[in-house]
This record gives sequence, C-alpha cells and structure tokens, in this order.
Amino acid sequence: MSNKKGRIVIISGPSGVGKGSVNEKLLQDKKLNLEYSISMTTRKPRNGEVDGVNYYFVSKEEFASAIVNNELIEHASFVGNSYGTPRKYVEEKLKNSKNVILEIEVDGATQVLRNEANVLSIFLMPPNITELATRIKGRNSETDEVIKQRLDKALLEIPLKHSYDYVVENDSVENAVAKITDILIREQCIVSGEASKYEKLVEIVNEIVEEKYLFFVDHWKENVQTAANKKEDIKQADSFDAKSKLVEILSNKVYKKVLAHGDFNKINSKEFIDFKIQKLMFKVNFFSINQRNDANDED
Ligand SMILES: Nc1nc2c(ncn2[C@@H]2O[C@H](COP(=O)(O)OP(=O)(O)O)[C@@H](O)[C@H]2O)c(=O)[nH]1
Ligand SMILES: Nc1ncnc2c1ncn2[C@@H]1O[C@H](COP(=O)(O)OP(=O)(O)O)[C@@H](O)[C@H]1O
Repeated sequence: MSNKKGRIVIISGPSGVGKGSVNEKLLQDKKLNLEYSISMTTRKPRNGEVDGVNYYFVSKEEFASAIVNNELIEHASFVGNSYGTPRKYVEEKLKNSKNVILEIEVDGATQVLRNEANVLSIFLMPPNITELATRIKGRNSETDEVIKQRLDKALLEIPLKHSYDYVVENDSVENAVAKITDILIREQCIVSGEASKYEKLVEIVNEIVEEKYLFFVDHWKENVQTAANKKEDIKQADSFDAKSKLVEILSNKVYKKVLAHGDFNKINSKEFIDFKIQKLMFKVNFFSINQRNDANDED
C-alpha cells in the first residue's frame, strides 16, 4: 500500500447534470482507487434512495448538532435543505491513500478549497440548459416547483465553473467517465500503467510548434528581452524557454477546451489538434511571459 495520501476529488455541477450517474461508473473502476463520501442531508429520501448509502438522512436538529460538534468538513444549504460532508470517513480514507469523491455544491466546494490541501476540483456541465431541464424532469424525483427552483439555481452556479480545476461536459456518461479518468491519471491521483492522453497531446503539440510556430517562439523571446529593463526581468528573459512555454500553454488550452466541449476521442489526433491551435495562437500574448488567465479557456 502506498503511503502517499489520497486526494479529495470534488465533483460539482447543477442538479440533474449527471453527477450521481457519472460517479457511480467512476467508482466501478477499481484502478481509480476511489471512495465516495456519503453526505449528511436534511432533504427527504427520493424513491430508491437508501439511508447510509446515498445519504445520511437526518433531522434539522441532528444536522445542527453535527455542525456544533465539528463533525463536518463543510456544509451548505441548497434549495431549502442542508447538506454536509462528515469529516471522519474522509480523513480515514485519505490516510489510507484512497482518493475520495466529494459530490458537493459550489458553496461547500469553496470551503473545501479554502481549508483543505491536495484537492482536485471538477465541474460537470450539461451540453445546454434545455438538456439539463430534460434530465432533471426525466428523473421524476422532484415536484415542478422544486425543478424550477433547481434550474434557477443552476443559472447561478454555472458561472462559478471557472473556479474549478477542470470543466467537463457530460455529453454522455461514457465520455464524461473517460474524461475524468484521464484527468485523474494526468493529475497522478492513481498508480496506473497507462499514460494520460494529455501526455500524448503534449508530444503532438510540440511537433506542430516545431513545424509551424518557431518564428513566433523566436520573436516572443526577443520581445520579452527588449521589454526587460530591470535586472531580474533581464535575467528571466534570457532564461525564458519560449518553445516549452508555448507548448505548455497550447496543450493545456486544447485539453481543457475538449474536456468542456467536443470530441475527447480526437484529443490525440494531430489534424484535430492543429486546427484547434490555429485559433488559440491568436490568444497568446507574445509581448509578455505571463498570460492572462483566460476564463473562456473552456468555452
Ligand atoms: N456542500 C455540500 N453539497 C452537497 C453535499 N451532498 C450533496 N450536495 C449537493 O447538494 C446539491 C443537491 O443535491 P441533491 O438534493 O442530491 O440533488 P441532485 O444534485 O439533483 O442530485 C447537489 O449540488 C449536491 O452535489 C454535501 O455534503 N455538501
Ligand atoms: N449524459 C447523460 N445523458 C442523458 N441523461 C443523463 C446523462 N447523465 C445522467 N443522465 C440522466 O439525468 C438524470 C439526472 O442524473 P443524476 O445522475 O441524478 O444527476 P445529478 O446527480 O447531477 O443530480 C438521471 O435520470 C440520469 O439517468
């Protein structure tokens, strides 16, 4: 057993997007070394939900005492109910080198990202709002009024996706699972023989940059050196590896774009990557080493 501590893997997303469906499939893949944190909630069980499996269903008083007794890593309210993550189970599993999925909403995620180390955060997106409505209605689990409240809440949550490490579109459960699996491998959450598709993507981007964009690389370095006047800027400019930086920027942008929308199966196709890069090159700032953190990376 490795003595490497496990990671908290936050999976958030609007009600009905498919968090439960995707997590159920992820948990079946033993190589991912995943455990599922069962939350505490004051919400009433849905048909088919079992106490101690889907949730610990508790009264408002029991929930309040869990907070007072510091039994929860985080807690939040969501459309009239309280939800919280019991601390004991998560800490025990992390210590046993397990990765623990926290399926929690954005307020709770903010608390965890602030208070815990070694956290990986993923925001699951629907292809569009109409599809989200279809899914939540199709689940037949809420009244029309609650469905409306949850869809309204979704419009407030979705803009917060950019504060997550990754945005993943749940176009199909199979694709979403493949994407999250690749992220877990890329983020070295698991000891897996297979390489992540991100590694092959970087190799292909490197080839394309060497074939087509060395002109930009050379001028980027020159621009940065010309702009440098303070001693430390000049030192940084002279040691600036523009080609590696460009490969890193383009690889990350292509990877995140395709996770958020598009055909992940093409993530290692040179023709597909070349096409994506042509548009991304217009967004690279060749007059500075540091790039704007482009919130529209995934859009
Ligand atoms: N902060 C926090 N949110 C939670 C927790 N458990 C579930 N949630 C979130 O609460 C929201 C409502 O969950 P639920 O009522 O099961 O609805 P669903 O999203 O349609 O499955 C979802 O965004 C869940 O991810 C928790 O322990 N803490
Ligand atoms: N990729 C998908 N395409 C179509 N329907 C989906 C997809 N993922 C989930 N669903 C369906 O959408 C509904 C909501 O899924 P669920 O996993 O309960 O979402 P959440 O846990 O995010 O509320 C369920 O009926 C589920 O079968």
